[in-house]
Amino acid sequence: MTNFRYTDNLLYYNDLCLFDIAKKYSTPFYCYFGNHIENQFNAIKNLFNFKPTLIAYALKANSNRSLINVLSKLGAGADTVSGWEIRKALDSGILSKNIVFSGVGKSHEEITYSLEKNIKQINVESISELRLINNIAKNLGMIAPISLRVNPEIDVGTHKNIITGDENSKFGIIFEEAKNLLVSLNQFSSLAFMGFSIHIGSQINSIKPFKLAFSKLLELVNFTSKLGIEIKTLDFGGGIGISYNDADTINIPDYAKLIKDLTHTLNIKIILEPGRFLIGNSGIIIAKVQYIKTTKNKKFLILNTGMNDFIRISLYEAYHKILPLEINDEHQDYYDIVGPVCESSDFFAHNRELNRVREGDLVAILGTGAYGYSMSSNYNLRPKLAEVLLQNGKDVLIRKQETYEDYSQLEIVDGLT
Ligand SMILES: Cc1ncc(COP(=O)(O)O)c(C=O)c1O
Ligand SMILES: N[C@@H](CCCC[NH3+])C(=O)O
Repeated sequence: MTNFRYTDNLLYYNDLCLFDIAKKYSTPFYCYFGNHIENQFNAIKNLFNFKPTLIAYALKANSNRSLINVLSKLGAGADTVSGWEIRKALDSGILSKNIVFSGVGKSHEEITYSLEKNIKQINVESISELRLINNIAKNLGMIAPISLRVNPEIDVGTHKNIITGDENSKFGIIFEEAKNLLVSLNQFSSLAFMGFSIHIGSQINSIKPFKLAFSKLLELVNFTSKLGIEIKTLDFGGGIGISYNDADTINIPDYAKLIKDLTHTLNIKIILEPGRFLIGNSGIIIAKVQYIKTTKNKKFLILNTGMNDFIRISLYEAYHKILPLEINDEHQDYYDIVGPVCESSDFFAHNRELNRVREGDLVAILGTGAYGYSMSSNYNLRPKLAEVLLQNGKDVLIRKQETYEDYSQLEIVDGLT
């Protein structure tokens, strides 16, 4: 966030003039900062030097292959939630031994695929899933490495739509059930128990819920040790919040220390599954002010990007900074910043104070690197956006904008004749 500044009225990201970059591509487009992704990764890596640690990037945050490549080159693994994500991770240079597979609805095919690819572990989310994995592994003549994803049933304190570790959550196995499973683990002859995983939610801005959840997890670890069952991995999930608005968020050294203190007596490998932390503030959308429309109560900036390109604001009432790429007017004004999609929830900000802009001006929507492109859609038949990567002072197109032909080609028009 702090990397943005104005010089001579033009918006810069470090030394890169975004106005110059924008002139090279047609708007709207996603623009990512590769060096920021690297810095975020290294910030975690350097703090987790006290134990072997796998940083498994949560692919769902953004699965562009060039971005995954940035991380795989640094040794990142992947946290995946579908067979296709496993495939994408492998295609992007992530080693199968560094891939974990989470998710509540893994299919027979996906489990088979993950076993055939020899991934590190499947994070199991229910007893039915555990049975299915055992059966599939038996038929394949394999031993499936599994971790139990447990739900600590705590108050997580993030937006209600992105909580995954409270008592109403569909994710994970509650502790009582996990304990029962551990007692009867030897009935699953084709499973190798690796340990536990936990992921309590996303965009968590306080260390407190992590403290609570991880301490509870340690109780389960002690219970397991007393049964004489060895624990090889503890997967602490993702969820580290980032600052979208310059407010304080989690201090990463504190987060690392929490895990260090809790695990110092254990002989385990740590797994982390950050998504947003690595990539959220590494991306922006550059868009054009298509129209300015004044009504009785409001002044609307109608952008040429909408909720189909970036849905976080409509979905979670999320706050994202919006900055003009060029300041033409020192005066401020208040705008409702909206998109062209036919939904009233298609907005980026209400009553946002901004330097006065004109039709045709360009703006940057910040903090859109995570859960941006990966959650976009073709609603209103709008094509998905192009993506550009800026790294080491260069810019490169890493995905073309979709065309009408791209999304029409799968339709079968003569199906009923
Ligand atoms: C199992 C799992 N791991 C990791 C993540 C990544 O979360 P975040 O982007 O908040 O780090 C998610 C998403 O919430 C998830 O469901
Ligand atoms: N998609 C959400 C986070 C959920 C992550 C997946 N469990 C967001 O944009 O904040």
